[in-house]
Amino acid sequence: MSILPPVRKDRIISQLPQCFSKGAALNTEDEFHGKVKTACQQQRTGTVGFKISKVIVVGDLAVGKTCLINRFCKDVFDKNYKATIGVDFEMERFEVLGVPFSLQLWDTAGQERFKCIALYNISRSAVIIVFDLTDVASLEHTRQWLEDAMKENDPTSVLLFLVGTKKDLSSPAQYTLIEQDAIKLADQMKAEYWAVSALSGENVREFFFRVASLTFEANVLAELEKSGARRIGEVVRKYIKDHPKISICSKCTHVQAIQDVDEFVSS
Ligand SMILES: Nc1nc2c(ncn2[C@@H]2O[C@H](COP(=O)(O)OP(=O)(O)OP(=O)(O)O)[C@@H](O)[C@H]2O)c(=O)[nH]1
Ligand SMILES: [Mg+2]
Repeated sequence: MSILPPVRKDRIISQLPQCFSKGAALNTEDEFHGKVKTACQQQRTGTVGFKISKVIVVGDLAVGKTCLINRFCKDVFDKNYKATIGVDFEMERFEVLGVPFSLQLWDTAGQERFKCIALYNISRSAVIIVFDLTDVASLEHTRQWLEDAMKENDPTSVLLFLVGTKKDLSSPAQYTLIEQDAIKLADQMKAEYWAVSALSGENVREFFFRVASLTFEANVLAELEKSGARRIGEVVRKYIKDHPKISICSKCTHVQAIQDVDEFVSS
């Protein structure tokens, strides 16, 4: 018996949400990867449906990290600033292509003294680096956030997003100016760029749907690769077991003798 309530109707994803700007996108495909769609149809997504993927939200003090998460998870906005101490967590459950998928959102503190908590063990997660669209310095500081985040983590295992907040506060002219720099920077970082407003809610849902979808896709592809490697392992083991010139130690199952290596390699 499942103890979890069903996934909310407004957390069901059946199409790949599109990127915000083609100038800085993690992918510009119209649809989910074919292999991912097939795996979901055939219910071959392994452990993905039981996993909780981590999403770490970092960035300077008061850029709007907590408000962004609260707008999406609770559909509220608080204009009073209360600094986050350490780290807070929110869970969001989705259903992507019919498969349950959970994100754990880490709302970290922008204060320098909490930086080590924010960036602890983030490999294999999505990282959202937030800046304030009305504060150029906060955009510049995102380079440092990235550098610190990648010091102890493998950059190839991390999906990166660069998000400008408080879009409602910037004039169109001011926005255009900062957007050019943000897209350039996101492209250099290999991050996907988004601009949002927690106050009005503009792009907030679209953004988190995109994060959930790309994280899901990466997880399914990793799972398929793992099961592919397992299958190759099985074929090799069977080949060795059946080969007349190779004997296997009965105790430890290691190959004991290959009588003709050249033939083994070429056959
Ligand atoms: N107008 C406007 N104000 C915002 C928006 N997002 C956040 N704010 C305001 O900015 C201030 C800081 O927001 P927080 O979300 O608490 O910032 P934070 O990044 O979590 O800050 P730390 O927890 O200290 O790192 C608050 O007063 C919010 O009301 C937005 O989209 N529009
Ligand atoms: Mg906060």
